Amino acid sequence: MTDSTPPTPSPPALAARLLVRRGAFRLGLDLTVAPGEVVALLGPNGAGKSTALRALAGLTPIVDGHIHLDGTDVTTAPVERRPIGMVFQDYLLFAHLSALENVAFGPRCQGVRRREARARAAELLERVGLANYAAARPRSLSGGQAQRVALARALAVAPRLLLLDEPLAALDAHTRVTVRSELRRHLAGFGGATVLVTHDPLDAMVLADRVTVVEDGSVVQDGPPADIARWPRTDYVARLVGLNLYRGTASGTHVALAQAAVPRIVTASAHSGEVFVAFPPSAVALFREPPEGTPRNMWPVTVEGIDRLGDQVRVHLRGEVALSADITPAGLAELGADVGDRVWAAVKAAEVACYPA
Ligand SMILES: Nc1ncnc2c1ncn2[C@@H]1O[C@H](COP(=O)(O)OP(=O)(O)OP(=O)(O)O)[C@@H](O)[C@H]1O
Repeated sequence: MTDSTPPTPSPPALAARLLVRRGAFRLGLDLTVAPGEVVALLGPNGAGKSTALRALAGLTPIVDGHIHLDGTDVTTAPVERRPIGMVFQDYLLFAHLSALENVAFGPRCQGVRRREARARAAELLERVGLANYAAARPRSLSGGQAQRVALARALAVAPRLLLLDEPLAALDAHTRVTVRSELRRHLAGFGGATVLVTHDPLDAMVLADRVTVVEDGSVVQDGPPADIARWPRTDYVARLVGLNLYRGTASGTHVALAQAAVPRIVTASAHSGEVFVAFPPSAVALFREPPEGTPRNMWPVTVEGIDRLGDQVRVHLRGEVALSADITPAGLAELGADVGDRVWAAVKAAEVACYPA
């Protein structure tokens, strides 16, 4: 007889409900991370991301909730008894210890014999490409090297949960690119749960399997990076991923906007009910006079600001709708518009994404 019972999904490596108070600030967060999964907590300054990490590590008490790791309740376990590795923003390496001793420190605290702890540390340093720096003191390491020692130190305790607090924030832009892709590779080889905190959307998009957006102590959006980038649900996320975002009520291919006096936005596909509409600044064309021809979304707007953005120019516009347009410097010269001028902004219906709110 064949067993027709569907396979039981593997239990999450991390299942947590965190309720934390810090002064007037309140954090309420549900977090579930599968084995091998990397979740990025993305959010503006003060959103509560670091507070969430500290609560998971046991460094900040939770007033209610639970933390389960591989099915074991560690809610009240002391910091040193949690199977957790942590990389802090500024790494917090022990200045008086060598790179090897820094990495061996955790296993030693867990009672691993000195020789074995050092062997494990040497192996981890080799894995992060620092075999030749075992004897180096932290102050003689570059930012990228220190970051790798910090990662090796976090992995040395064989954690089931890896916590990374802004792991790339201390690095210069050039080093960041290399270290980011190395980190991605190391995280891919880690079998436990990883939670990383960042306010850089690129870190989140590159490093995470799933992005949890936190604003003002709550989750406002959660999903794969591509979905977050394509279908933002808050102004913060829309700005991060560079989309113009509006909320409104759809009826067929027309969406009446909630926050604007503008009659409607026309979309290519039909919808009904509460929706978001979003389009990239590159989809916005600007004209001095209303153009003839194809039916599209068109609004009179005032130029509020002009920024250089790579080889493009981003034009900030305000009017019945607020929006940004990316055009070429030549396009701007042709438009002949400056801050304070009135222009027409046009967006083709086919360029407007529409999705349920
Ligand atoms: N020790 C503290 N006492 C009281 N309030 C605190 C304390 N530490 C942080 N807070 C408050 O908790 C809130 C969340 O801070 P937290 O550092 O977790 O945010 P964050 O999302 O990590 O931001 P950042 O990116 O700036 O680190 C903030 O409003 C902050 O003012």
